[in-house]
Amino acid sequence: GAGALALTRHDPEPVATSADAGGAIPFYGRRQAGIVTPAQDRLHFCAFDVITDDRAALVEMLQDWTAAAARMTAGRDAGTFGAVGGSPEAPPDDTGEALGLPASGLTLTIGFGPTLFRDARGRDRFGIAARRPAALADLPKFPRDALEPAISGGDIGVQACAHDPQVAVHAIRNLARIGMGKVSVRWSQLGFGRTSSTSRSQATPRNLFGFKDGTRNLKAEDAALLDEHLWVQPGDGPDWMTGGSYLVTRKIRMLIETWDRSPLSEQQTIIGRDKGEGAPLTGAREHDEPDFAAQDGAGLPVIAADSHLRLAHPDQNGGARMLRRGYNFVDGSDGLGRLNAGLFFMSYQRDPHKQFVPVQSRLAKQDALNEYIRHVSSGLFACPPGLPAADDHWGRALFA
Ligand SMILES: C=CC1=C(C)c2cc3[nH]c(cc4nc(cc5[nH]c(cc1n2)c(C)c5CCC(=O)O)C(CCC(=O)O)=C4C)c(C)c3C=C
Ligand SMILES: [Fe+2]
Repeated sequence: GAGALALTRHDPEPVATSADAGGAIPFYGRRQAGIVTPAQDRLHFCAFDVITDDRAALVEMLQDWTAAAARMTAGRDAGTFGAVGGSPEAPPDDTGEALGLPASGLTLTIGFGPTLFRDARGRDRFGIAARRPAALADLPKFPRDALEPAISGGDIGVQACAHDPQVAVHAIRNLARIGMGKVSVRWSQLGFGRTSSTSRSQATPRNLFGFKDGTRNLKAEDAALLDEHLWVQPGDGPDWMTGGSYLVTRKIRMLIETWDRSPLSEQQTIIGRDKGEGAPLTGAREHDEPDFAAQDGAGLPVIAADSHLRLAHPDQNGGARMLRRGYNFVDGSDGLGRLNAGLFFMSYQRDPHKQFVPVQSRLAKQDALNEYIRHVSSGLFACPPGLPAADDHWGRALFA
């Protein structure tokens, strides 16, 4: 709560960093933490289905979640009695596996999926269908999509990021426990190794193909670009989303063994950057601007027409940009001797239909990388602005 009181609408963007990997990131503020917060090392993302039709019960659960989230992000137990301080006759109000662990930079970011507003059977269960933003319209089906319904969609999404996986898992587990009878876990995903930098204070990490990823990401320090591309602006849609952002999740299986058998030069041609430095193939340093007009001796473009870099670049997509915040995943192996591994892609943007959709449409049709990847899950969530004060709660403006 102390952080809440310190942050007002006049505060600058919360480029909150924990002093060390154990530190706490303020839960309350103008924006939800976990979007421009420098990406932590670990992820547990969970999509919930709401299993009650009772609006008041759902709102009450969101209040309970908010209180627990504020406590856990401060490094405290989920409930007031804690894992071991309550009655021995009652289940503890915290599950205990984070006892003794610091806050670990935990952030909890909530988003509401299209099906919360109108379910698959067309029902407006909670009387909020008219409050659904146009930007939350379902994503189109893209060529090559191999989406599995059981691990796609969801009424509510919660992104837990932390520097300690036990802390992120503990947070989701306790929200699921608190929500019992009102929500059920639809699907969840663990991630390790961030694949993006969201702040200039961070070095660019690498994805499982071994390439630097996140070089040309939106960064927390670029306030004007964030207003243009990340944060929902007044007049964009319903007021309850002003100051928020839309999250797209895509679980992308990467065909690691096939990639590992392809020559270095081919890998670099596919991405459009060199593997060591991460420089565009027309440059020498990571942050050099790519020169898409440059040709080699044979008159061919140095950055290939079907390279990921060229196709995803804002110049090819009407200036569209997004804040990528994905994680590597390895879900063991697939029984056929291959790693079940890839990228849990997450992007935040002001309007997914003007940003993610055009970029992914182009990539799905032409990207040379497609031979090595499969999109197996998809999610879309409207993430409201932050809670400015401790008497506010998740969903209050939506359900007002
Ligand atoms: C629809 C959006 C995107 C998907 C899906 C996606 C998948 C994906 N990307 C990589 C690896 C890299 N991507 C890089 C850059 C990059 N990718 C996207 C969008 C999607 N990627 C954008 C918008 C950009 C930035 C383009 C630009 O502004 O220049 C890079 C290069 C480094 C970087 O700039 O971040 C790599 C490497 C994989 C492996 C993947 C699917 C598994
Ligand atoms: Fe990419």
